Amino acid sequence: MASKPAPTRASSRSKIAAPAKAAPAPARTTRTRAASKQPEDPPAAPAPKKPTTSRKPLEKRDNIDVPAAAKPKVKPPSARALKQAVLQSDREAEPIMAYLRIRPRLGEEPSSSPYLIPISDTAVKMADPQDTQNARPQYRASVAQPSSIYTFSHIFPPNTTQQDFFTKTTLPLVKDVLYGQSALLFTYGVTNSGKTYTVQGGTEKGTAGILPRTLDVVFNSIEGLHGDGKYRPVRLYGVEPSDSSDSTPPQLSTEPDLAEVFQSLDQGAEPEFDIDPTAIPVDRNHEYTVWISYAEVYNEKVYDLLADAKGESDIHIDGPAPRAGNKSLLLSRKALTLRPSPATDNPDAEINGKYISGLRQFRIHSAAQAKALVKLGNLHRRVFGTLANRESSRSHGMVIIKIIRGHRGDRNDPTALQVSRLTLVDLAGSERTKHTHTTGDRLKEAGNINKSLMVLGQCMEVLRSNQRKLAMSLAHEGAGKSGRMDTRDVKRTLAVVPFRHSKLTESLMDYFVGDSRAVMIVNINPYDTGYDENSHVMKFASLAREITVTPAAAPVQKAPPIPAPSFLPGKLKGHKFKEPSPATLKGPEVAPNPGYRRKVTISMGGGERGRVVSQTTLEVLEEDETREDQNSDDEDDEPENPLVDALFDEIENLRYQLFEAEMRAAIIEAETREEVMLEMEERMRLMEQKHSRRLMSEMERNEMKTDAKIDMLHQGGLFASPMKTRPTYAESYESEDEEEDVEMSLVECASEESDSDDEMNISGTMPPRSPSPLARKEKMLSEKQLGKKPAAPSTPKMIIQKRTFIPDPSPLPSDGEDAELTEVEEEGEDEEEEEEDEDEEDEPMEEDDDDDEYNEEESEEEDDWVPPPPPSAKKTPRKSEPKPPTSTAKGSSAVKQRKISKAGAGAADRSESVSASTPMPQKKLRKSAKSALSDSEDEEEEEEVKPVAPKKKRQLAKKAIVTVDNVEQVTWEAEKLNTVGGKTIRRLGN
Ligand SMILES: Nc1ncnc2c1ncn2[C@@H]1O[C@H](COP(=O)(O)OP(=O)(O)OP(=O)(O)O)[C@@H](O)[C@H]1O
Repeated sequence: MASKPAPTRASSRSKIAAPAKAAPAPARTTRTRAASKQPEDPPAAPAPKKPTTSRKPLEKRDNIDVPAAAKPKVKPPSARALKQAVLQSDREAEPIMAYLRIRPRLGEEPSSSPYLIPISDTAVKMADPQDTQNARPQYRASVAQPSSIYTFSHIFPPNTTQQDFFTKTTLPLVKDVLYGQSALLFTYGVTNSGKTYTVQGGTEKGTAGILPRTLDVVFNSIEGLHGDGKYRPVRLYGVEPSDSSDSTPPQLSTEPDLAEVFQSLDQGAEPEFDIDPTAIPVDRNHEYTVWISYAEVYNEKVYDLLADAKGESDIHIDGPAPRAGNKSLLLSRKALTLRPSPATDNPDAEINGKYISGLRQFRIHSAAQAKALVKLGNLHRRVFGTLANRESSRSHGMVIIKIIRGHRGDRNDPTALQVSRLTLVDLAGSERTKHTHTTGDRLKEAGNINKSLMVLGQCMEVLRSNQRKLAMSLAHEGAGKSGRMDTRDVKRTLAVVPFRHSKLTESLMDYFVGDSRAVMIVNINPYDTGYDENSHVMKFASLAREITVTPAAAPVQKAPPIPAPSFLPGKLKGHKFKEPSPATLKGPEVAPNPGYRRKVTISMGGGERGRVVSQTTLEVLEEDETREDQNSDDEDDEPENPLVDALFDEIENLRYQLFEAEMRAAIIEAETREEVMLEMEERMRLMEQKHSRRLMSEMERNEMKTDAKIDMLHQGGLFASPMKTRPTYAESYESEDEEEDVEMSLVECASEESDSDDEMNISGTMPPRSPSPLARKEKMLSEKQLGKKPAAPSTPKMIIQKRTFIPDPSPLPSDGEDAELTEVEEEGEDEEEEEEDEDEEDEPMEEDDDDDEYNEEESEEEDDWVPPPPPSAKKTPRKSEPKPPTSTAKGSSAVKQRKISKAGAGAADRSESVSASTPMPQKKLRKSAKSALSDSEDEEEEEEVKPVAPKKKRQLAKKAIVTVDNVEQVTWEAEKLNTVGGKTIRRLGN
């Protein structure tokens, strides 16, 4: 071993997990022999020749770009080809297994449809619920793909039992560990997705998680094969003689208050019934000792959860005094250091992983004992605050189970000890800080959780890219500059995997670069609204599946000789590797570490026990690892060239900054998308409101316009009805002389009325309608004009009505309608102006209307204009007793009735206004009629553009006309009754 060059940091960083096994290496013989003892294991592949680790100056490295002309023209292989090449490059390499576990819906959760649909045992489709529920998918806030298919090694649906899940995912790893091979299992997912449930399990029968089941299976399998425990595992692969402290369980605090806290948090004994009966057949030529340790990575520090809790009551350093009724305790713990595993422990490894220095480990004899320790670790995790908030685990919990396997036949064989590890990691929730709305300490926690998970992702990405590069170089070996491509040169160009950027990755690094198997469990809660977060988790899993690891048996150690008891100085050191002590360290004096203080409030009592609820505030003091430890870390790393080391650090730093910037950019992008979406939604809402307002005003305007036109048409006498056959009121007043005649006729009318009353009395029937005096006068005039003799006095007189002109009402203000409104107003003004003009120059205006069917009559009449009788009037000459107007409307429907009530009121008003208002001159009326006609022509023009609305308008107009006719009839009837009533009154008066 002394002849082997010591590894350097830089050289070890550039190594990767899947080296090419080019030539058999005699250095691996011990390991090969150990592996060959396992019948189930595949024959161990020849170990690679250890490459020399001499470092070249940076500028001479082959990561400088070769000119394009010198580069071999190779078509870039596809991702699938690359993956296969990676797998083929090393027969032992296998991808990380990724299993998906879908959490069932719990009772209290909303029953929204899940956005994750399994489409086979290995593939799942994820569809963004926003796309299915939201009518406007273009405004998605999500930055994730709307729909994607992800593949896994296996997918476990929500109804999967814990037993099934354990058997398919973890049992193979337990078998590996019993056969001397290390393995890693970690759960990844957002908060509340079931990670802790998967690892630790529930409280119901049959819900034990993979950790208690693992312990059960291990002890079931080694039943009767327990070793004597003379050695304990150290670091990653080393062994050293054990001592009595290894079997002494950690002490709970002797501080009474603290003991009370622990007691209150202790949930009682684990259910005894939930024991997995599975046993794996193991090589019975070996004996086994099992060790357990439990660590947590919290706020980028590693803590031992099985260390003795040191507590003091009512101690306040710089803090406020305790409040009455509340206890305050100070608990302290110290962060542990990660150190590189010495090359002497695993001489065949190209890269040495790191171990947690000072992490306590306990030898366990039964599964129950192990579970009790795990439970204590969980308790510490809660007391120290990372689980005090039951909503979420804020730390990464790591349970490390180590098994030392020694040959039974030759117990003193110095090459017969093998240490294998199984690490089960329950990662903290992977949600982003932005969504958890955390502040202060929680924000820091979340930041550190994100950081460690982000670095884990980075490590995987770099590993994948390195493995691809290497696979390509192997695929094209011999195609280099000089006709050869040296894989060793390619290895030098590989990127540094940033394991050191996070304590989590640093402590797990050995599993990715060493000879272990790795399993990733992706927990997902499809009922959660965090589609983006879960989508991120799925991408992470896809990435993990593209990384290969090289499972192989752990190195077999030479067991150190057991010293005589008299030489035991309390705690033995390994015979080859010495833990650095502060005394051996050089360097300046280090200032004492003040540590980090925070408060954890724990509620005690209450619930089923019925005790009074009290709160205890714990002040947790977390001391950093000492500088000496960090220095010793550097010492272990044996830096050779400080400049190169600094440059590597700089590269790592820059890489980290780049990732941070990318993370920030992603968050900003998501926020911006969200803002834009909200703004767009607001705008759409406003537009919607505006348009509906406009639509309403348009409808109202149209309605009023139609009414007004109908009025104008009536005024122009253009509709067929008894009323419209009558001459207009205005015509009767063309001269003062005529007015006198009218007065005369009124007198006559009075006498005739009395006659007609008599007639009615005689016949007993209703007399015919009696026209008003004005109508009679008008009739006389018209007959005079026609050269006829005035009609007999008994001829009924006409009722002359005049409606006031109702202009178009001003429409409601609406955006974009200004132009139209202006046009309407201008039209109104124009009409008035035209009317004025027309008073002065009537003829030219009238002559212009060529297509008006009344043009000829207009030109003739001028002064003697007689309104043309409507078609019905033409067919049936006016009788002396005109029939009451009959409703000729097609179908008197409910709509009509409604119109009557509405339009009737208007008509009545208009009738009343007849007497009050100034009569409209005949020309004006004609003009109004013409303008109404021209409007209808306009409408016909519009009809070409909008074929539906004008048609409807016409229908409405027809209905309205009919309605008005009805109203007129009612008015006529009322008037007649009034006349009869007046006569009766007069007669009575006489
Ligand atoms: N497969 C399952 N079957 C039934 N209940 C489950 C299942 N998975 C999870 N649960 C329940 O869902 C809840 C949340 O699970 P759990 O605490 O394991 O989530 P988590 O991912 O570990 O959250 P955190 O990251 O915050 O620790 C628990 O009440 C747990 O009992």
